[in-house]
Amino acid sequence: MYPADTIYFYAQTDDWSEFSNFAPYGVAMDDVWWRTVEHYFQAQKFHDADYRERIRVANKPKDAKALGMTRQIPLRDDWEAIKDGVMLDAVRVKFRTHEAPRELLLSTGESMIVENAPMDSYWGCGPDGNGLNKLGRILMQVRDELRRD
Ligand SMILES: Nc1nc(O)c(N)c(N[C@@H]2O[C@H](COP(=O)(O)O)[C@@H](O)[C@H]2O)n1
Repeated sequence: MYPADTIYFYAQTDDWSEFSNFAPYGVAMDDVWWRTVEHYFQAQKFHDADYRERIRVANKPKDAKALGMTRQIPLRDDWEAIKDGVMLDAVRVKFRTHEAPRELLLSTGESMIVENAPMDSYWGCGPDGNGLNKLGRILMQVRDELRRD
């Protein structure tokens, strides 16, 4: 489905791991520091400020993600409508803040970038490769924006 020169990323032990939201590149958003994009993204699901802070101080991105997966704290009503924008904003800040992932992203030319997430057909390509790959698309959009700067 994807061209031969497609760049796949996912685990922190694999090539191109800098593109993952789990990579250790923090972002300043809403006047505070978030250890990773994943911390910020997961926290934005909730109106509950105490719970958002609990996610913000989570040790690892996998802990932030686990906290964000709970449905015991209500999700904000508009989450489905705003989540793509939340992700785009945070990914933009990450690549504008940190030179190493920015240079790596710019080095990818026009290659397709795909989050090779086997269980995620929204942000990644999913188990059959036919997922929406929204995170890969956002990365390619940010790459275009950085080139235009
Ligand atoms: N490393 C990693 N592990 C997973 O299990 C994943 N699903 C992902 N993908 C990332 O998960 C975030 C989306 O979470 P929601 O399902 O919307 O809560 C997003 O950062 C994906 O890139 N990565």
